[in-house]
Amino acid sequence: MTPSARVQAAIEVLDEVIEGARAEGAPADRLIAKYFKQRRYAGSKDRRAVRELVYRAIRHCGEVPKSGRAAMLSLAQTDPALLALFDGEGHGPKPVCEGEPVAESGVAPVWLVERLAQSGVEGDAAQSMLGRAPLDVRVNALKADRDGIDLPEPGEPLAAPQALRFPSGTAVEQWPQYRDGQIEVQDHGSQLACLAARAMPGETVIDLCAGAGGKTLSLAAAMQNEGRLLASDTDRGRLSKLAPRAERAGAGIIETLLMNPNAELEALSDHLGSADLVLVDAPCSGTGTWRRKPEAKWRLTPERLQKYTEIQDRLLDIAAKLTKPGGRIAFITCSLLDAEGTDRIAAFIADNPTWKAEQLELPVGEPRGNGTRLDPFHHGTDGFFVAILRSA
Ligand SMILES: C[S@@+](CC[C@H](N)C(=O)[O-])C[C@H]1O[C@@H](n2cnc3c(N)ncnc32)[C@H](O)[C@@H]1O
Repeated sequence: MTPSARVQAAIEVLDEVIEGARAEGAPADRLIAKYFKQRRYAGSKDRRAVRELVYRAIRHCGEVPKSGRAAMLSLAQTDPALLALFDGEGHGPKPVCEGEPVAESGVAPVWLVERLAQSGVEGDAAQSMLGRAPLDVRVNALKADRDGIDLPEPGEPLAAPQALRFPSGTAVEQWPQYRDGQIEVQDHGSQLACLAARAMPGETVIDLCAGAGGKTLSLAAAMQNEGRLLASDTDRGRLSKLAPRAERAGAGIIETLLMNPNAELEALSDHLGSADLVLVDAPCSGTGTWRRKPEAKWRLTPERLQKYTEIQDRLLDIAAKLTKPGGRIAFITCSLLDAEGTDRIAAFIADNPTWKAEQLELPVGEPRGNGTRLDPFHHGTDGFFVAILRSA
């Protein structure tokens, strides 16, 4: 592909990303993969270049652009070499017409920038939500130890006890230590959130929103494979990925439970009042993960945000019913919005005055209301809110 044909391809992918954001369709990485599946003539350099252009444009534009071309033109205003490729040659984009729409640059749609600012995230801190994430790994303490493990490349040790950082794109999945389950890919923030939960050997732990088990595996390691660890979720596809991962990691204490949405307590009826710890890694807007999925900023609307907060409240109520007296809930969202963090904890405590939020002792993070927050700018992690609640 010529450089200008790559620009046109990126414009076409962006059209689909914009449509996907409006209609809650597929995320950008899947749309890029689909685009190239239908264009086998594109080589790996073409794919890389188009992907890079797509993500640069998404990061660059604030409001949802009217079209892929408007998004790319906005990026081209900052890059004369890119603008020069709008030359109408071959398969390249048509030349720029006077007065044609150009998307606004910015971190995110205005309403969301305001909600972030109200949550104490603005300026460089907001901008760094759209930076590039490194690749963090957790050494699986069930099979290895950070000090003793011999990896093909040395990683940078981080504050979480088993965390190592590698440059973004390091192909750790090809390493024998990955295939043997000695290491797992897990963002440092996610590792710290699990650390805050302080799961212990012999405990009964429920990971209520386990998904594909990123945090479940971390909990199993903290529990040294002793105790009970129930991993539940309402998404069959995600939960089905957990068993092979657990097998690889040697995490034998994990049981999985698929629940019907809105009938979670029926599925969990045998576990009421049983848990020392319930981890609620709640579904959320994902504002803390924009480094990996920047198009998520275009998918969120005030109405969708409201829906997330409602389900977070409901999951906290369910978690309270599962916890034994004196037990605890670890509430986690990968969001920097107070609406999905400290506000949820405040609302829960207002309705459940026998529960108290505990101070977290984490090596990294900043207090935010009733919990602790991690963010890309100050802590180099994905954005997370974590709170620990204990019942009387
Ligand atoms: C943030 S993700 C969990 C990520 C996972 N804990 C990990 O570390 O990889 C939130 C999960 O909540 C699940 N979920 C959505 N609604 C739910 C519900 N009503 N009950 C339990 N899980 C739910 C989603 O399917 C999704 O897997």
